[in-house]
Amino acid sequence: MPSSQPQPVSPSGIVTLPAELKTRLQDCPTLPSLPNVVMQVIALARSPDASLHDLAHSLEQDPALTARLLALANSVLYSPAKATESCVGAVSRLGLDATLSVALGFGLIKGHDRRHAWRLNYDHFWQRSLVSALASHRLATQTERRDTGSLFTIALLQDIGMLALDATLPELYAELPTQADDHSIVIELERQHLGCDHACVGAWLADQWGLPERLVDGIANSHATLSTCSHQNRCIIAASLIADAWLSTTPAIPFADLLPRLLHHLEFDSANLGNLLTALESDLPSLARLFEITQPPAFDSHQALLEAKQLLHAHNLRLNEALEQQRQELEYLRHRHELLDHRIRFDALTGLYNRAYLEELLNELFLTAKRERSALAVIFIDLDHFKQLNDRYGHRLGDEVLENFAELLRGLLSTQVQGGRYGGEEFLLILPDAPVKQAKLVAETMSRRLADTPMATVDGRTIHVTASIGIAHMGCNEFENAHDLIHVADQGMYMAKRGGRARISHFSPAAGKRQ
Ligand SMILES: Nc1nc2c(ncn2[C@@H]2O[C@H](COP(=O)(O)OP(=O)(O)OP(=O)(O)O)[C@@H](O)[C@H]2O)c(=O)[nH]1
Repeated sequence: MPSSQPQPVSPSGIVTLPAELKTRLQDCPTLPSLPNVVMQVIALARSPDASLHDLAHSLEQDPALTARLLALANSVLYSPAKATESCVGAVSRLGLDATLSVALGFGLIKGHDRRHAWRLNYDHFWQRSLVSALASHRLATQTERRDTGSLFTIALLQDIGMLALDATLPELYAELPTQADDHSIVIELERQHLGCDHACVGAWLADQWGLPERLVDGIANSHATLSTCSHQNRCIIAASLIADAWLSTTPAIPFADLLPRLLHHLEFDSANLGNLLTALESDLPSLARLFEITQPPAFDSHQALLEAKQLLHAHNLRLNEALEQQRQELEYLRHRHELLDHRIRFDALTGLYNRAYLEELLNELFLTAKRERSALAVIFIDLDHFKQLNDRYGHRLGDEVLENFAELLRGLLSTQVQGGRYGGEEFLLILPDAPVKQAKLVAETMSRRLADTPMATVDGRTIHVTASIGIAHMGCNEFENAHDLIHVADQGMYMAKRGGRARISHFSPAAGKRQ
């Protein structure tokens, strides 16, 4: 039946166990059992007609149990103004839940025959249960919950499934490391071997005993995590983690892990935890005596919390350093991305849009013009005799001319006139939704400015450049694609070259001639 998944509990509270395991548990003659008095108390607790007197009367049959109830009722946990001396007084002070807890806890500890204990460390087992129960009670009180009694009981009984499993499957816990501080190791081992964990087995056992449904449910869900558990179970789960840290050989480490989680899930800060641990230190000895459990090893909560906070601080520092490093890496990548993005769109020499981006842009504008049946014009500009310029004055001067021409072109750009360097000494302007008259006007303005503006100076002499310009215009959907539009503008530019350069030509493919 191996599976690492926890076995589900049905919404009605009936625990479903893997069939094979259930049979073995039912056949086990040494399962943990409860004395008759306790079984009577459970039955009374379930009965709506039973009074506290009935409960007290039942309990009085067991003088040792009655003595423990009186001790608890008169202990600091209940801060009594006046000591009570009768069982009914103790029961009414403790309430039903706490009475049930003592009866169950004491009945189980006293009734369980340790000769049936195989691999479990019973001292550690009951110490964990007791610290969890006390911590759960304190957490509930500090967070102003009203169900402190039942939380105490659930926390105390949450691991009874381990007793049942240890009695039924003697080899199961043999694989555990001797000092298994971490309860999750136990849970993982059980899930691997049984397909469920001891929370399910414990809930099943509690159900067999006839314990109230809220206790069965609480035990069944005691292995949820702080982030996934119900509000109801949060105190129990947090209390179990506190107990694990308390009993750990290196408590500062689990407490450092626990501090931020308590703050996040229960708004419980380190001062609250300090108070809780101090209260635990003072409550634990009397309660351990009450339940006849070996006193847990001495624990310096102040020192453990101090070390936990130091660990947490060091951990946060490391985290901040790692975060800062990640932020810098991200910044570097963002910068590189921007740079690459710029390179993809822009020409390195002139800073204008490059050919690839101009084609992409024209494509988009072409599709829009087609869809909306609007106009679109392309102006193709080629600087004249540029080779001569390079040959005569050098490549660097050629570059300077290209940069200055780009500056001149930039002066014409707007949302209505977009453009860039198409390649070499060729430039392109794109005019969305513009009539041909508008395109001609822009081309003429550019030519005039070019004639008026020297593009370089050599030995005090200014150098002027001219350009041959071709215009293509789509007015009524007559082009197939954007490339055809560039091709026609290019043809117009060649006609201008053939016509003697330094001129503008509007080539109409429909007429097949210059206009
Ligand atoms: N300095 C410089 N020259 C370039 C650059 N890109 C292309 N050229 C040069 O531009 C020149 C273009 O020459 P051609 O295609 O013969 O054109 P042209 O000399 O302008 O002659 P026409 O177009 O017929 O007027 C070539 O010599 C290219 O090397 C550049 O980035 N910088």
